[in-house]
Amino acid sequence: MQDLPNLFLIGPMGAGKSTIGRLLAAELSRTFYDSDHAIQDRCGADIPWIFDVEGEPGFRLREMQMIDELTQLSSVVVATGGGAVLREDNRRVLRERGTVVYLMTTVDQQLKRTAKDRNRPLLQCANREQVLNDMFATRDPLYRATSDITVRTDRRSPRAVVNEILRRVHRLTDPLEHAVTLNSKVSP
Ligand SMILES: Nc1ncnc2c1ncn2[C@@H]1O[C@H](COP(=O)(O)OP(=O)(O)O)[C@@H](O)[C@H]1O
Ligand SMILES: O=C(O)C1=C[C@@H](OP(=O)(O)O)[C@@H](O)[C@H](O)C1
Ligand SMILES: [Mg+2]
Repeated sequence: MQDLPNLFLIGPMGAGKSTIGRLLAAELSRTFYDSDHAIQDRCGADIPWIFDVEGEPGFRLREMQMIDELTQLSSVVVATGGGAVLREDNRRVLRERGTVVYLMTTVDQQLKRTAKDRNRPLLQCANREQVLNDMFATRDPLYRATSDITVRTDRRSPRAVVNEILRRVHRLTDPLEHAVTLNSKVSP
């Protein structure tokens, strides 16, 4: 079986990128990076502080630099932040440097999964549902244009999502092997 390429997770807030990325990397014995955590570590400050002090443009600049760095590594799993696809530079390096997995979920699930969270500055408002719907309208076409595969994460445990990603990525990267496996199952 050939080596898998870098795996990059994209998708909206609460889709499970950070949770699933960690599990996926452990399953593959790979190093895991979460771009938000890496930004926080480098900056010595958390995401809300960066948004407060530098605004969203300041955060996006740091995010672009971090995604450029992380995507240059080899054999890694990287979870991005939900807004990473807003910049063409990010979309390009993600597409060119690995296999991109779009983790998708419903706005209902996003609301539940982020309800108690105080670390997502863009959701610290009264109209969270409207904000998430607007983001979906803007970002879903970008997630689709950037990704190689799409995997739904609602009504599935993180473990089941990891298995589905691995199945789909193997099929994508090694269609011949997949065909042989299938054939061997049906041959006498
Ligand atoms: N498949 C899933 N089913 C149920 N809850 C999940 C699932 N994936 C993630 N979660 C939960 O949703 C919340 C947000 O997940 P997170 O990984 O931080 O999402 P993201 O990084 O995409 O914003 C966490 O509390 C996590 O435990
Ligand atoms: O969607 C966004 O614009 C953001 C998503 C967050 O990451 P998660 O998608 O991991 O929550 C984080 O990067 C920041 O709060 C902005
Ligand atoms: Mg995350």
